[in-house]
Amino acid sequence: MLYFDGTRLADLRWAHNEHSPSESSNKAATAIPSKQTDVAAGSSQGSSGILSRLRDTLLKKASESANKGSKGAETVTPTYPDVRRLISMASSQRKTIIIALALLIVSASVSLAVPFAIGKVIDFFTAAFENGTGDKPTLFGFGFGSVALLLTVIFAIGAVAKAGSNILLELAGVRLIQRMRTMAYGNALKQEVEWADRGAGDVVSRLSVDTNIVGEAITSDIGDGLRAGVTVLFAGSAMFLISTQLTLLMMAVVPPAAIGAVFYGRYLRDLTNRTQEAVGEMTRTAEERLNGPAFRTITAFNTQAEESKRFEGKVQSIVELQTKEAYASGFFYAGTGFVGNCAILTLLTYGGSLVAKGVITVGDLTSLLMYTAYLGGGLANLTSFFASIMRGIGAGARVFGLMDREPEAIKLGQGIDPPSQRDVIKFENVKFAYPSRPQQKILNGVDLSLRPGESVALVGGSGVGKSSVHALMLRFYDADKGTVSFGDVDIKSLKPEKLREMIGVVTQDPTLFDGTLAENIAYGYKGATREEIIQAAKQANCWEFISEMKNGLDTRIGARQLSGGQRQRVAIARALVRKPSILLLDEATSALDSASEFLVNQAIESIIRQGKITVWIVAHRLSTIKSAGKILVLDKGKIVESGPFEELDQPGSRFRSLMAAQLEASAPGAVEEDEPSESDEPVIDSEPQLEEGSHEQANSNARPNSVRS
Ligand SMILES: Nc1ncnc2c1ncn2[C@@H]1O[C@H](COP(=O)(O)OP(=O)(O)OP(=O)(O)O)[C@@H](O)[C@H]1O
Repeated sequence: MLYFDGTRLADLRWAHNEHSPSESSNKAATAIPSKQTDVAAGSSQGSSGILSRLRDTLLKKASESANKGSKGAETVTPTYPDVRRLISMASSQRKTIIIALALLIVSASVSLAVPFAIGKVIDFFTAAFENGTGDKPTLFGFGFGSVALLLTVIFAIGAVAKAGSNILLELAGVRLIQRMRTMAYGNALKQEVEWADRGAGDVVSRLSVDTNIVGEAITSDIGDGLRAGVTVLFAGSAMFLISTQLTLLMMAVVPPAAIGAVFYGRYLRDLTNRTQEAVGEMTRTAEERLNGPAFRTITAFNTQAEESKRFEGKVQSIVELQTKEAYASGFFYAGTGFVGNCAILTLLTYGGSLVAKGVITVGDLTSLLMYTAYLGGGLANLTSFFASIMRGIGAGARVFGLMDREPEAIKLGQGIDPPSQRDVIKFENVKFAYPSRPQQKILNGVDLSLRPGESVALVGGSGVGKSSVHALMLRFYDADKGTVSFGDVDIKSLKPEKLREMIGVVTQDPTLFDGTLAENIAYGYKGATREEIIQAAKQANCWEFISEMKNGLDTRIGARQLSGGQRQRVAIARALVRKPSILLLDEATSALDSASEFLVNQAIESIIRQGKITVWIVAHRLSTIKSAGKILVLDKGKIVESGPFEELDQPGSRFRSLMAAQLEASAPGAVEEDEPSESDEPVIDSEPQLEEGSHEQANSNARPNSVRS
């Protein structure tokens, strides 16, 4: 579709031109107004005043539309340096683009010669008809056969040039898009964790939609713009040359239609933008609901009908907007078409009288009509070109914002290597609040110390900050006050990636990627040998089930094609294969059934017994906690108790109150049958799906961890 100030103009045509001066390039993703430059000939936007006004509005609109759909994400305003950046981006494909543009000028020139040639051919046949004497008329001194042959050769050259320019521009665009995507994705992965927490959804749209828009803007759109410019210049000059009188008459009719087009165009553009937003809403809902865990929640809670209704609501709002758009565009295009046809009629009437007086020939009038169509199409395409370029600048600002973003806090590659692989870990008066919720103090003066090879269990109520302690150790965040040190070196002065290399992490709901079991175990440890992978699998107690599978380690697994216990053990193998100095287990057993828990605990205990790795466990289960040499109790942001199990398991201790139910259940004489079995328990997702806005409620419902022995 052709867009005027962001609005569809496909039907803003007074006459149809077979030799479109501009080609269709509808590649932008859905929900973004795409652009087809199939000629809208003879349209009425021909005024440079309108164009300059449009440019200003569009720069503003480019910023607005660029920031659309970036709910909750960083907003980016396009600036002129972004334009320079666009140009420098395109310069990597300089050669291809220059050749393509040269070919484009050749093909446009050939197309523009068509009306002239047609006019001459008509005059030739008119002369032959009027003559009727058998004298052979000539065209430029040649016989018709020779001229026809020459024209065929010229048209063939035009076709080859057109194919060449289209292919080269398309290729340059594809390469640019690929380059931008790779660079932006690479930089996105280097950002701090907090940034991803805030805006990952927006990043995806920058990588997919915005890169597409930018790639198009600096290749096909530039091509279309150049073609339109050449068309306007050439067709305008040709018209004046053929008949100044008729051309001036034509120019008088254009402005009123152009004004109407501007108003209707704006209305349609607003509708299009609102439709885009509504489509974005619908897509977000579908994406959110159709992912694995959400889909399971919907199925388990039988909410398919409700979900369908919710989706229907989103679809309905799109239908309402599109209905308005259908009416508006219907009347708009019919109106402009009517005005256009009247203008053509005027031109024909006056032009016909000039032909009758012998001022111009029939061929001249035909050429003039065709050039009028070309000129209109060229002007419409120029406005569309400005709109696309402005949209490209807006999208470019968002892509470059992602490509150039420096992590606010923790930067990879900065700092020194850890002086040793095994050393004491210390937290000294550590205070911490999440940057997104600075008023909610999570840690309020944590002091602790872990010797190399020591095993520690961190316990505390739900939401007290246990995982946050691990997050600080991994340098996902930096402490607000106090220091976290490794071997007396503040971890802030270590290279984050080197620190993380020493740490193996297992979370409650580990992420496995689509790939083989071997690839999943070796993830993040380049060059792991088959033996190392098998060794880690054995250590993590998962070798048995892997070896029972038909393809063993080469079995392909999706994100959720293993049981919870199997996933957990594969994750432990993944953490162990890199031979870490520190193993962080974050509630690695809390979602498991007794049999899996037993296997995972066995694996953990054997790692602890070997004493080679510092094992730091965040756990709820007594069985896991007991395996640690030391227990730390976190409460109200501080370590309130610390010591071995026997020392803390005393009447009145915070530890005992936290573990009361589990301690009772495990006490001698506790009735075995009372223990909750897997089948007695209600189904609880390991990763519950919270409705938007329900997080706070979920947090306020936080209570000390429920106990399961
Ligand atoms: N990325 C985050 N941004 C803002 N607040 C967060 C973030 N992650 C956790 N919190 C909040 O920080 C507090 C501590 O969370 P944390 O996950 O460390 O608790 P926890 O002790 O591990 O809880 P649980 O035992 O339930 O897993 C909670 O109130 C939680 O809502």
